[in-house]
Amino acid sequence: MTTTDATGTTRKHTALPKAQILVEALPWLTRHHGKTVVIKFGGNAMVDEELKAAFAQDVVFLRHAGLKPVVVHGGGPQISAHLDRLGIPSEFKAGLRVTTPEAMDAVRMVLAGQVQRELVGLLNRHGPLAVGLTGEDAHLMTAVQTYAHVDGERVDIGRVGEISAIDTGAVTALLDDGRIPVISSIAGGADGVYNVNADTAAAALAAALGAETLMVLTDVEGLYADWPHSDEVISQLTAGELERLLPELSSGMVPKMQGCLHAVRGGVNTARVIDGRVQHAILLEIFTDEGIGTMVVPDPEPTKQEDA
Ligand SMILES: Nc1ncnc2c1ncn2[C@@H]1O[C@H](COP(=O)(O)OP(=O)(O)O)[C@@H](O)[C@H]1O
Ligand SMILES: CC(=O)N[C@@H](CCC(=O)OP(=O)(O)O)C(=O)O
Repeated sequence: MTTTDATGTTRKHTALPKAQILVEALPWLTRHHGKTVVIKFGGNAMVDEELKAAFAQDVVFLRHAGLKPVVVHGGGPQISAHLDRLGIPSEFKAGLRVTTPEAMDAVRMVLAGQVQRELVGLLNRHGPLAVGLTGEDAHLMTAVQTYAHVDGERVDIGRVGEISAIDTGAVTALLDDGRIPVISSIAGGADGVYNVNADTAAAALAAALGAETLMVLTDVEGLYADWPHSDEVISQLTAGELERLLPELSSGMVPKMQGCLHAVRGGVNTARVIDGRVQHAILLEIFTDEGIGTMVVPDPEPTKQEDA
């Protein structure tokens, strides 16, 4: 098509790049409309002010595009920095913090009183949307003590919990009201509060909510095939393939990938680990044809022949 303006200049119109981006998003908007997306924001992806602001924009964008985003946040580096100021050393076993009762107080204070407040504030710059909760609120997450498994041995790591029950009532009420729940990864237990790894909490919540997607933002491009020797990212793997890989994984990737497996086996369509250092990583992942990072998908249905 051509147009001629008042000066007699004729211009030929081609599809504008900006319009193309919007058009590319259309099938994804249709596919994800009304679906719940649980987004885990890791403490390592939270270090840069611009990134945090872009994260908030993305989450609010999802909400206005008709999705139901739920944020579960970590804050490992922020907890470690606070413990350091108190003169308490940080120690991890199999990716989990050794949590003394004294450290537990600090975990609760930093996650619920500092990190969560900051995220809620960033989201609410865009409107009255975000409401902060911890797993202790309205029995959202209940935990029992868990242990680390190091070289086949069970190690006591203090007040670290694994989730034993989830009551999604408070979260679904907020979602139905158009709000964005922002959840700190601590849980109530029969004998007090527990420190729950944020990846574990996000995955359990995604499964309990029947979410379509679990999206884990971190500080690497995705799951590296042969870390730390290579930076080749595994772009997609099935739950079964991940299960076979799990014993080889180390440090923070252990709870992250265990969580992805738990979510997909629990009915979540896809669990993705993406690079939170990339601005607008969430929008790129949800609304463009080129996914980034690592995607875990359910095992393929067995064929009739395999059934027999
Ligand atoms: N196979 C792997 N692929 C990618 N990262 C790995 C792998 N194994 C261990 N890691 C480590 O896991 C870290 C991510 O976990 P973690 O530090 O707990 O992040 P977050 O704060 O986002 O939860 C990476 O920065 C990397 O050092
Ligand atoms: C048991 C356990 O390890 N809990 C974590 C909770 C925070 C978290 O998971 O933060 P990231 O997502 O930033 O790693 C911790 O104390 O560091």
